[in-house]
Amino acid sequence: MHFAKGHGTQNDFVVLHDPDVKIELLRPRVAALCDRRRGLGADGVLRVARAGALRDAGVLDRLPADVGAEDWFMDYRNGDGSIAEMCGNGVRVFAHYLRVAGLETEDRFVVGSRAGARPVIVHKFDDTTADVTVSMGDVHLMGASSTTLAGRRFEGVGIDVGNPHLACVDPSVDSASLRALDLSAAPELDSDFFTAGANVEILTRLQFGRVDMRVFERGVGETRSCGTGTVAAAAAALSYEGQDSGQVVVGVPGGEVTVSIDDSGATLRGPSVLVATGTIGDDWWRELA
Ligand SMILES: N[C@@H](CCC[C@H](N)C(=O)O)C(=O)O
Repeated sequence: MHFAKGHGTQNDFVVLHDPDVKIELLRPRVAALCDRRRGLGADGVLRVARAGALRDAGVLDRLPADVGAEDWFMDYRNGDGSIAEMCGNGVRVFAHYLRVAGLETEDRFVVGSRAGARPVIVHKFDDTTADVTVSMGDVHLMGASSTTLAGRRFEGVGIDVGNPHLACVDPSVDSASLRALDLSAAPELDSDFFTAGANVEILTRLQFGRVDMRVFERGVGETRSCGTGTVAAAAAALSYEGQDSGQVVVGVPGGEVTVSIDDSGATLRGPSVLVATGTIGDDWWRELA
């Protein structure tokens, strides 16, 4: 089985091109593949197929209303094998992979996700790097909630960007104290508010159009970046300042991205890096079932 490995601001993925949807992405297999000692190591897996093929194979019950059968579809799995609706960094890597593999010849096309269509613009790319903008759709602020993380309570706002987030702007946190937080243990969340769990972002207050953010991802743990999380962080940072639109550079441990939010929704612009290609052993994969 052929794979590619890539990352978007060091949020890393194994990419599996599976046009006929023959690969059984069983939870233990995905978890082993993403394990950094037992497997290749990654925060998640991106299966590349057409939306209609995934529906016909029963991976999707139905297509989101704005996704056509011929659209590409990012079948995203978290590192623990769970399915998530969307992955903002993953879409950039997915689009880059399609262009490098010659599967897509246009610079503007649609990537479907369980959260709906995510149109992309590939501004430039080569075999290794790309610069990609993703239309991230609507950003829904769901109201106040809080978490206990790193032994502290953080107040935040629930944000739905296709997947759930709790984005916590803490004016007492600066870049240095953010770096010092211990994010090794999972955050405690209000399970009545977040019935399906959530990704948690801790961020500095907006200053000169920039915030710094760290994230604990649902189904993964701390990652060096989370694209949907950067959109949630930008929305929370703007809202904290009484604004509902603007452009925010979001710094994460793995680099930085630019988020723009206005009445028509959010866009996320950032890099993609394709690191390697190779073959996964058939016997190893089969025995993980
Ligand atoms: N890293 C992703 C988000 C992946 C899904 C998330 N862990 C969830 O369960 O919602 C991103 O770049 O957006």
